[in-house]
Amino acid sequence: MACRLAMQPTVIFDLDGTLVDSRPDIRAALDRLMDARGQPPFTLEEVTRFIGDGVPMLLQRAFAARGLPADPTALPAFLADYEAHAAVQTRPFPGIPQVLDRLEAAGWRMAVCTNKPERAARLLLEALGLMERFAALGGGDSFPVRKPDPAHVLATLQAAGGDAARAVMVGDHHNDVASGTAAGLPAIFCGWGYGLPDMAGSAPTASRPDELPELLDAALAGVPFTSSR
Ligand SMILES: O=C(O)COP(=O)(O)O
Ligand SMILES: [Mg+2]
Repeated sequence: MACRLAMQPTVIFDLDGTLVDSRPDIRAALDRLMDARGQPPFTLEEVTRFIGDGVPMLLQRAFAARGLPADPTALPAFLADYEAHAAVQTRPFPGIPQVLDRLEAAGWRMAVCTNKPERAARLLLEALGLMERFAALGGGDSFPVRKPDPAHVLATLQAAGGDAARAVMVGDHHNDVASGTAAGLPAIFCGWGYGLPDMAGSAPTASRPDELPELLDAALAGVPFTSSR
């Protein structure tokens, strides 16, 4: 058994825009923050463009969009509100729970590497009943660096007990493709997420979650994926 475990492949998932559609609750917390400053709400499209580089950058982009100066009280206020409401409307993308079942049954070790702060990510995954599926959670503040730094991916992989020679990064943002590739892992881009299609770069794109098992097997084998669907 020890031999099989040593050979177990690992899939490292991004969270926002990959496993879950978190935009409604991020938008709601952001709008409450803005409302407290007399500012109008954001559209879902605006919020989508703010997400991907962690909460400090989300707030920086939102404040810049409203012409507001930086406010050091905004980060703790946003996080306290968001952590309390992270799973009000946020749900896994359709097909994700089934794909996690399939990957688990196929012997994949699974981890999450997200730029969302670790506490908020853990609360969300626990509220959705998903946390126990993952061997590790590397949040945007878990390590000294975060995506696109490959050390975030590698530290998450190490925390999961995974092997870099048999691991694949899966995400919806160029930060995921860039960090995975720089870590020496194959990367798969998720076309259902928040990223624009050109963020895939040279990574194969999964257009639906149920394409992931086949793409992951191909990535491990070093085989380029050609979709006929
Ligand atoms: O918090 C963010 O900005 C994005 O988080 P993600 O890395 O899970 O997509
Ligand atoms: Mg993402």
